[in-house]
Amino acid sequence: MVVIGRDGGDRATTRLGHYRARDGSCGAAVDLDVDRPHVGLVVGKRGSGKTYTLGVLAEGLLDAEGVAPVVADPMGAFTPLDTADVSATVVDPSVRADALDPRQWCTVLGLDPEQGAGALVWRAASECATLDEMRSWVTDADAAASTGRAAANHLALAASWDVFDPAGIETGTLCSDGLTVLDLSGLASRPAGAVLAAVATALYDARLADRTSRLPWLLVDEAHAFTDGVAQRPLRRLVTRGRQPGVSCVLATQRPSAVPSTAVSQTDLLVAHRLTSTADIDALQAAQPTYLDGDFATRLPEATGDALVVDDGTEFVHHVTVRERRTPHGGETPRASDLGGDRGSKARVNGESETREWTGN
Ligand SMILES: Nc1ncnc2c1ncn2[C@@H]1O[C@H](COP(=O)(O)OP(=O)(O)OP(=O)(O)O)[C@@H](O)[C@H]1O
Repeated sequence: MVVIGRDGGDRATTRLGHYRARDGSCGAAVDLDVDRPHVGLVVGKRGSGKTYTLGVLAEGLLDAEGVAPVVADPMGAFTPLDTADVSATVVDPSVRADALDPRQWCTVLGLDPEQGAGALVWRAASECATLDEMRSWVTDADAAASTGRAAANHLALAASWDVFDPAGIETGTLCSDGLTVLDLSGLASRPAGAVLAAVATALYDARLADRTSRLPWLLVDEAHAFTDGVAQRPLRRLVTRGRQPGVSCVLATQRPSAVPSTAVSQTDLLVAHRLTSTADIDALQAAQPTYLDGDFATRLPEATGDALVVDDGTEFVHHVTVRERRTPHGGETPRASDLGGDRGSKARVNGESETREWTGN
């Protein structure tokens, strides 16, 4: 058995899959190190198996000791875990208003902190712990009426997102031994970014302040959705400095060219599924060390679930078929044919193709 992510030792690992031989047959088992913190990047075009691979990793972390796995799930692909026979909790995400710092409040509301409404929101966020308090503070502030109105309108918008709550998700919940799934699927990009920013910060701070002995793993699906909003800085801090206090971060994206090159270059585990866009292949190649040579594009896999895994720790490249999941995968793209039996559907009868017309009866 080969362990990706470390050079020797017999500490905690999880099964990633098997080597893929040139003829497509299954080779030796391949495990991933889950003992030490890592920065991972899972890339691939649509339907190539990224979310599935993230699910395989989440299953492995559920079995590992001493870790606290959290998944940011913008597509609801992990919500079926709620009813699976595993220790996973799907949470409707809510965070405390003071989990965002004043700068993040201005970013998430699209305000310039140096001027007018932005400066007022900055001060409100510095003074208050809850969104209600911020709104009252702005109402009572000694500011020009138009500035006060603009700030109040922006905070009313934030309140309408319904993600800020004084009883927001606790660090203790995030750092439990079970899998915490943040179901971001009903949220627009700004509130989803606010939740992810708060969670990424909470995990980092919890380790820095010794508030948890577990090592958190933050898995972010559809990570390109978060690379230019309020979550950008907290995620960048995790990928650049998270390993030191013991926080792992794994980003999955179909658009590696949209992920900042610092994130790609900090990756110590790159899992590359099928990719066809030249921009995406170039982005990976530009940020990866020399052992990712000019053949990179030709070495990428073709089949769903197959991956080229680049291990920066050992400087090895592995051709892997990711194992099948034990828990349900919710990332399947719906097909019109799933609506079998509905109007206009075609059925094959005695070898003939018959169109059932919708008659309204
Ligand atoms: N390792 C695997 N073993 C078996 N089936 C797999 C594997 N990986 C992916 N699949 C199948 O391929 C489908 C697509 O995978 P997945 O949802 O992970 O794609 P994706 O790359 O995340 O797509 P998108 O970008 O649209 O989110 C899955 O629903 C599953 O049926």
